[in-house]
Amino acid sequence: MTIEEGGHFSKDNELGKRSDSTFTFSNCRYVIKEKEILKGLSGTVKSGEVLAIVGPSGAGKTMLMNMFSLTPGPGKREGRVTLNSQDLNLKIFRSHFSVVPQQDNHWAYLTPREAITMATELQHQYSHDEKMHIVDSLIENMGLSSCKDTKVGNQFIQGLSGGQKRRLSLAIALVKKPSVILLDEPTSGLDAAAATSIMTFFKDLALNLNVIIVATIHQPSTKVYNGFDLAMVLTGGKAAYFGPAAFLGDYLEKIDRAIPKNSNPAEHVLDLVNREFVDPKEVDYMIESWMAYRDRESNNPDSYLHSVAQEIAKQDGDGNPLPEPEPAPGAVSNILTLIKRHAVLTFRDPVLYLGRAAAFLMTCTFFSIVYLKARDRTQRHAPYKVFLFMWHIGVPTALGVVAVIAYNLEHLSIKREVKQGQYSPTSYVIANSILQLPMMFVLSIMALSIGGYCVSNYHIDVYGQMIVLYAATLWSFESMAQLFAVQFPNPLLGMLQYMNLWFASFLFCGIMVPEADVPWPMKMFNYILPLKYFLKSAMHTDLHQTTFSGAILDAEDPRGFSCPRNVTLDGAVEAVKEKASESHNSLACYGFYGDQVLDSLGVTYRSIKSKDTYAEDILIILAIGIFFKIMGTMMTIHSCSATMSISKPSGKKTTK
Ligand SMILES: Nc1ncnc2c1ncn2[C@@H]1O[C@H](COP(=O)(O)OP(=O)(O)OP(=O)(O)O)[C@@H](O)[C@H]1O
Repeated sequence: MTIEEGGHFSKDNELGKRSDSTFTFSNCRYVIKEKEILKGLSGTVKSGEVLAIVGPSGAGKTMLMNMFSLTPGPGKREGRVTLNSQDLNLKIFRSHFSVVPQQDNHWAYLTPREAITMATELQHQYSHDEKMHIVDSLIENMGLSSCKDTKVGNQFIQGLSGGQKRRLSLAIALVKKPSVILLDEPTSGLDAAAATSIMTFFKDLALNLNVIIVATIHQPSTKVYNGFDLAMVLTGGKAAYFGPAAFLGDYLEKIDRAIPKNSNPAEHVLDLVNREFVDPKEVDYMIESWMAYRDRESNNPDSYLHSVAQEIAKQDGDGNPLPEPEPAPGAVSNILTLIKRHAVLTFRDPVLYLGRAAAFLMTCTFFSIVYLKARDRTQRHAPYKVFLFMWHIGVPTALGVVAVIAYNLEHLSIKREVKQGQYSPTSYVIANSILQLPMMFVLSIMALSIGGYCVSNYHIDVYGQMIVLYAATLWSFESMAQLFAVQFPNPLLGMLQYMNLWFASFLFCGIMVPEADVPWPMKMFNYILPLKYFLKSAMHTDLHQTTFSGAILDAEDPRGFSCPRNVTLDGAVEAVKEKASESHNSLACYGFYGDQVLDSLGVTYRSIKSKDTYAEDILIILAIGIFFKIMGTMMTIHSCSATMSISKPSGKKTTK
């Protein structure tokens, strides 16, 4: 993987310098089930500086980063993390911090220009010209000019290179004008040249925008290491060094562990603190030497560690006021921007709607062809109508399972954007709901128009009514999919949950087993799941006001109709041959009017009736959808706002 040349961050950028800030952390501890993961870490970084947290695998780099980004996790966190002496909380985080995660989780079907423009629209009230000015400046300074109109891409579609994606993440993080940028393994997945180039770029950026950069780095090369101002070496959750990166060599010399000639300082120190490769006593020596050195130098007014101790002491003071965040657009403006963005994605990304629309068209047409005979409204084929409707609603709602995975991935991006303070989760839920409703109609039209109305000869006079009923049912299942997409971080669990509920809905739709014969508490599923209400109303809507051949009105028959022998069950008037195979069919006499057929079918399938319950059924289907929507919304809001606070040190002994 390579990154584009020329991504040098210009001094004359249009992005504006941040006012001076100081990020300080002290006595940071993280305990999971009695296991101390971080053992009293402290340090401080000022505007314009880059701090690199280095350490072997399992040293605690990610845990420390999670603490700085208030990422929820197991266990308990303790210590002080402050920006200008103000304790870090979600409000301060959203206003002044940006995180660039290890995985570049972009909207794959947007171009960098679109992604940056929309991020700007979501966070600033700029005029069109101001906005374009900032967007152009970010594109230019991030070295994204050559790919600004290329779709970002993902594992399925070819798009930006790894380095370009990383720069785009950073460009989006900068839109907010943060004071602190947290970078999780920014060089992972990049080759040596790309890693060096991007770290030089971060250094320029920190200086020219006067921002604080804190990055975790697994194994920096010499060139990458030389780009850091400060370094913290971690091992087993303890510090083995914190201070100017350039001073590490001198320090190691002072403790008799001088860097061999032509060696990489980071590699050398990482070898010394890796318990897997050196004698644990050597690692203990490194930690103890550092503790002794730090305690001694903290009292030396000429030492850098003295200034660190002073900054830590200032955590209890007033500190510089934090810069006022720029005025953000209102909720309506954000909703409109989100609708615009998701409308674009809807038409470009096949996973959520387009793919399903095509699948619905094909599967419904397939079942219509299989049940081709059901297009004739005859006695013999009347029961086929029931099964055709079951397939026409059952298969598309089952395919709704793909929505679980699509919404799950979308939720990851939404969560990140909400946490970055781009917009509120409520704005997203509203925008998503507004866009979802028309899409349910589009899906319904795609599902029923060809298969149902062209092939299966559904009753065209009530096309509109049927589409509304179908769209309401799809929406109800869509709401279920959204709930299960956010309920479990793992999309497979959400998909399993969705399929369970879909099967329950199919089983308890009143066709497979009569409602009256289902024992409690399972009978409950007959009432709370939507397929029964759909089938009841769909059958009534399609059959009501139609007639069926093969039967005549007969005042003498208690049912009001009969099927004379000289009329075949297929409707043709001819003599019926008295053959054994047809004696069964001679029993199939459902009615002349659609309503009579409905009542006859209702003898076997109890929920089918000639009574019109359309309005009631739609309301129940919508109520079920609203229930799942509310649950999903609450879960989305909760999951987007979830943080893990840091409690003040308990005063218990901390290991340094
Ligand atoms: N849920 C957990 N319960 C107990 N220990 C955990 C849990 N999660 C992580 N740890 C431990 O915390 C320690 C620090 O993990 P962390 O992921 O921060 O390491 P790291 O320095 O980021 O490693 P790497 O560079 O490999 O990502 C590890 O020893 C890990 O096993």
